[in-house]
Amino acid sequence: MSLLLPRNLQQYPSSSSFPSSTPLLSPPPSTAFVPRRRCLRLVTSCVSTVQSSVATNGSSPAPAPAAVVVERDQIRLGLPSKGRMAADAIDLLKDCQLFVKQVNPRQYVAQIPQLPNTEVWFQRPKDIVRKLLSGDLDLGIVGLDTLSEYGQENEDLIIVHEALNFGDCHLSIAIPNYGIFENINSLKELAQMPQWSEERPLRLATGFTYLGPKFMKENGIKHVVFSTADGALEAAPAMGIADAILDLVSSGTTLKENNLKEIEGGVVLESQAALVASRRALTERKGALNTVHEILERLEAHLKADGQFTVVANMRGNSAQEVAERVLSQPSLSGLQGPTISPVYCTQNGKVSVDYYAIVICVPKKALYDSVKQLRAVGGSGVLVSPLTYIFDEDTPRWGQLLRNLGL
Ligand SMILES: Nc1ncnc2c1ncn2[C@@H]1O[C@H](COP(=O)(O)OP(=O)(O)OP(=O)(O)O)[C@@H](O)[C@H]1O
Ligand SMILES: O=P(O)(O)OC[C@H]1O[C@H](OP(=O)(O)OP(=O)(O)O)[C@H](O)[C@@H]1O
Ligand SMILES: [Mg+2]
Repeated sequence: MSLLLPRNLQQYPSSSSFPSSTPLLSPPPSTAFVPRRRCLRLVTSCVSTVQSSVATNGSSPAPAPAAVVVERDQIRLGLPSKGRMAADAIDLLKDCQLFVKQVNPRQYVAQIPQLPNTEVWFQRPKDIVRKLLSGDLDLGIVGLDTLSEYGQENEDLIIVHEALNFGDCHLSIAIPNYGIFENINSLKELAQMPQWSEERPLRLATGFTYLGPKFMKENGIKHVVFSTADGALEAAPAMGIADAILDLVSSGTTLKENNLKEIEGGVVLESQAALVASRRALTERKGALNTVHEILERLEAHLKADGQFTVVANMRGNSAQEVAERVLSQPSLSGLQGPTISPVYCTQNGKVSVDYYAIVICVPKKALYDSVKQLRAVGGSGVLVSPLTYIFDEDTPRWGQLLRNLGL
């Protein structure tokens, strides 16, 4: 086990709050009254203090430098233990022929038989980031939002693959679509509302207590105070607890159902699942680099193939060259490197001849119907479409990037 406990496992957020019964846009509560039971925790007192609050008051204090690499035989991969990322992470690995063998859903360790030197540990997403920093995990799959919030740009964290194609969402500011906010549609307009002052700052509820204050500070927004809660933040404005929220959005349904709207310039980050590694583990732990190479190769090959179909068609022609010219005259038929064209041998009156050629191309899923129309336009017939499982390129671009990033 790691010898050093990261600072973010040792600290807890400060707790003081405005009363939860504060009506929307009423004068600020007296600081003399602090209720004993609170549903929101106050994160900062106002934006003039944002900088210090980021370092001292948030529930995501600055992470400690990575702990020493403690010797162990197994490479550890952290996967989300529950929530919306858990099943998708396992499914993605399965699609890459990496089968996570978890005997029981309450068992937090599992094996991947294809990677005998690797153990899977199921953890909450934020704990995956914390444990990468503490050296208790070597690799992990988490959302970029969680990585940014809990990793806080720590140089030990390396994004190996930034787009695993699930867990898409964005972190965004939302305000009520009624009352004094009815005609407010941008961050600039929100910041310039006359209602906010040092005495009565904009009250923003968020679980992102590192990214929230940082974003507001970077956008020069003064007079804002942060509070935090563990879920259902969208209720805070209607309950009079906050004026606005900063939370994850994917379909937008939760905002709509709670009469909230996003604003121009209010997106803090775009997120999806990513494969993350500890720099220290990759450079110092035996076998870690090989494991990440294999996982990355499989992921890249699968994800590249995932967006494509294989299309096979027959085409009458005098030669492969002539058929190729016809195919390449169409904008969507060039495939990955160019069409593969092979003769189709038929027998006629006991003689073997070539009247047709088979064309094989990869086509982006979105362009399928256009491609079929273009194939038909140049004489293609009998078009067969099948899904692709892998595209293994000569090299894996992200592998080169990773080696450069590690200085190898
Ligand atoms: N609509 C969405 N809302 C929230 N998270 C989403 C959404 N879409 C994708 N995600 C991803 O899923 C992750 C959240 O997963 P989940 O809600 O299970 O965990 P959590 O809320 O961070 O953890 P916990 O509930 O244990 O505190 C986010 O960090 C994000 O990367
Ligand atoms: O745009 P939508 O598709 O409506 O999704 C957004 C909602 O999903 C998340 O909550 P989650 O379901 O994780 O519950 P939580 O509030 O308990 O975290 C997030 O915090 C939003 O509330
Ligand atoms: Mg959640």
